[in-house]
Amino acid sequence: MQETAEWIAVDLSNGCLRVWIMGANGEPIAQAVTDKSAVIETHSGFETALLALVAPYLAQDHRVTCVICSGVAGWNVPYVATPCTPPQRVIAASPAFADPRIKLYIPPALKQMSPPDLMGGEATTIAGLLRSQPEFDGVLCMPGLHTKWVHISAGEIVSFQTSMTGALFDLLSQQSVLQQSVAGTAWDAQSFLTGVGDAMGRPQAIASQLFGIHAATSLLDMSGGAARARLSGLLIGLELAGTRPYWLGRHVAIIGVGDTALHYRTALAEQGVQGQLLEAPPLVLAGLCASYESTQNSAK
Ligand SMILES: O=C(O)C(=O)C[C@@H](O)[C@H](O)CO
Repeated sequence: MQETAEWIAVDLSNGCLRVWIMGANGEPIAQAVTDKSAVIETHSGFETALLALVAPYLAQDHRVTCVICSGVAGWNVPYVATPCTPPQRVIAASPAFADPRIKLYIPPALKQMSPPDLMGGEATTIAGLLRSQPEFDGVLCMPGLHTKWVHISAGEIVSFQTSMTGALFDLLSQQSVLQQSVAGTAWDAQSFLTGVGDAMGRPQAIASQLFGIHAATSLLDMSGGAARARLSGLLIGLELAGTRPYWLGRHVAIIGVGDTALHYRTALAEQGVQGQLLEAPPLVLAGLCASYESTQNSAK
């Protein structure tokens, strides 16, 4: 017989919905990820996608607690100001989940007033990191649609800076003249490094360097792999040019998944910074567990 969830951990980051079905012993009994076609950016789309993943594990006679690390557009999530420890105390998500079998909780988001910046679910990942490494002192690079650079000291998020690098890559590769140039999944490592160096050397020329990819594809037979890698390299190089105070001479941990995290490590290594790679999902789960414990403690 299918086991019922004790509670459900929900990660909604970078356009992807991942759930861990947690058993009574505090360990996951199952996990699942939505496929890319699911619409999760709206409240109703998110509800449909979440139910599709968790429905078999819901109880019929009581509400199952779901703890989610970041919200959907239109949710009413309060902000906590930095510097602060990553918030673990969660609140009931608003608007509430329509299905009566689920009670959804979310931690507050973070705000930095000067310069103005916002952080959502990454704070839960940071809580997870500090659970296993409470002494961590340094900088986190968290690649994504909105890459975060976060200064951590004495268990606190001291300051952070967001760069829309992943979002720019998606927009340019899907909705610009570069779409044809970068099609496919091939990758040319040298073109990536050259792109990083060109953007860092002349960040003011980025708009021209980007069009140059289209021109080189048309005139010089630049391959799709070289074009794709150069686009990524230019954008990551531009980001590194703008975040120098965060990484120069610092202990940097890169928290991410897959190739993107590796590309950041490669780009940083070229600048003489050996970034430590950490897998994001276990840290997100650890942070969600800390949030769930806070719901249990406040219920006592
Ligand atoms: O709270 C908001 O409004 C954000 O935009 C936060 C966002 O940057 C996430 O931290 C990562 O996508």
